[in-house]
Parts: sequence; C-alpha cells; structure tokens
Amino acid sequence: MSPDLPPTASDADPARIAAHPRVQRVPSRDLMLFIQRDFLSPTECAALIDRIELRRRPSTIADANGDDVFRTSETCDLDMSDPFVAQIDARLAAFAGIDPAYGEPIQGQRYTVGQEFKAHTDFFDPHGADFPRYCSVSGNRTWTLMIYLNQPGAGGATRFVKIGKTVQPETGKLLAWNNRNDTGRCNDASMHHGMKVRSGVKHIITKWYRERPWG
Ligand SMILES: O=C(O)CCC(=O)C(=O)O
Ligand SMILES: [Fe+2]
Repeated sequence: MSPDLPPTASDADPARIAAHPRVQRVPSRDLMLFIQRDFLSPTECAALIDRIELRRRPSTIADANGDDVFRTSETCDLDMSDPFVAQIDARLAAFAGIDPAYGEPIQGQRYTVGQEFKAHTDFFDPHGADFPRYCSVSGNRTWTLMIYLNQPGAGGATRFVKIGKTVQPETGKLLAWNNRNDTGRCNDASMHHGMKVRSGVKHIITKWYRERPWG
C-alpha cells in the first residue's frame, strides 16, 4: 500500500504496527499492546495542549457506577476540521492501518494534581445499560491509540492492571492496544488505570476506532 494513501481496512494489522520503526510490543499473552516513543514531536504536543486548554469540559463515563471520583479529569473534543488536528488523525490511522472513517473524533484529556481515571476498559460493556446509546450505529471500540503530550512532574502513569504493566508518561509517546482478545471478544486484560497525577499537569490525546464507520 502506498504510504500516501489512507488505509482502507476496518481493523488493524498487528504485523503492520509491529513493523513501524522503534515500535515495541509489550510482552503479554493476554493483551496486544504496542509502544512507540516520539510519535509526536514536542512542538506538536505543545500545539495540541494549547487546543485542549481552550475547550476543556468535565470528563464523563458510560454506565454510571456510583463512584463520583472514578474519572476526575477534563476532556476536550478536538476540532477535526482543524488541518493540524486532521493531519495527526491521518498519521494515527496510517500507524494503525485502519480506515480513518472508523475513528471517533480525537479527544484530549487533562489531569491536574490528584486527578485520575480509575481502572476501566475502553470498550463498552455489551450488557451495560448505555450500550445501545453508544454502540448501535458504529459498534464497539476496537483499538485505542493514546499519546502522552507531556511528562507531569510526578505520577500520571498508565497501569494495565491485569497484565501488571505500568507505562510512564513521556512527551510524544504513543500507546496502541487491541481492546479485543484473539477471538474478537471484549478483552478484560485491556483494563487500565490512568493513575493520579502527583505534581504538575498531564495531557494526553486518545483515539478510538470502532467496528463500523463512525457516524
Ligand atoms: O490517562 C491515562 O493514562 C489513561 C486514559 C484512558 O484510559 C482513557 O482516556 O480512556
Ligand atoms: Fe481508557
């Protein structure tokens, strides 16, 4: 496939991801998780942080669980018509090898000291009350791509609690994981915790792909 043309596949090809330069696969039988440092430059990260600062709102969760402090960060829906955001979206799709049409709009997340996103999965619970609302059109989430835009003073790691792997935030570092297991079902081993920031502010972007085109 030409690197200049957007991918047309509905799902990622892990071999293609693994073949990108500097990509590391986290050793685990239970979860397909890749890391690439320096996916974005510090300048690109700073430009995204500026946009997140301008449009942030309190973060939400699906399937309310009675815990008011489950996700205490702020969220920003990035403007996908902004050419700068659009070219980052195209690079994410090219990295995953997924047709950009399957992607949700990129979100930014911002955590100040003490804020976190407790252990959760990114897929929607097929038996949860909110499943029809979030998934009837585009299906469930498939892959998550997430990029740390900065390194907070302390804290803010992402802990994959079921496989015992903790990833430290570093400016420009990309994580990519499959939210499904080998049989294509929702994978509980993808559960992860955006841990409390202890000093400074943490910014990330998240990109979720769906089973069917986003709409
Ligand atoms: O902040 C993190 O490290 C994780 C964020 C996350 O899991 C999410 O936004 O779904
Ligand atoms: Fe998550």
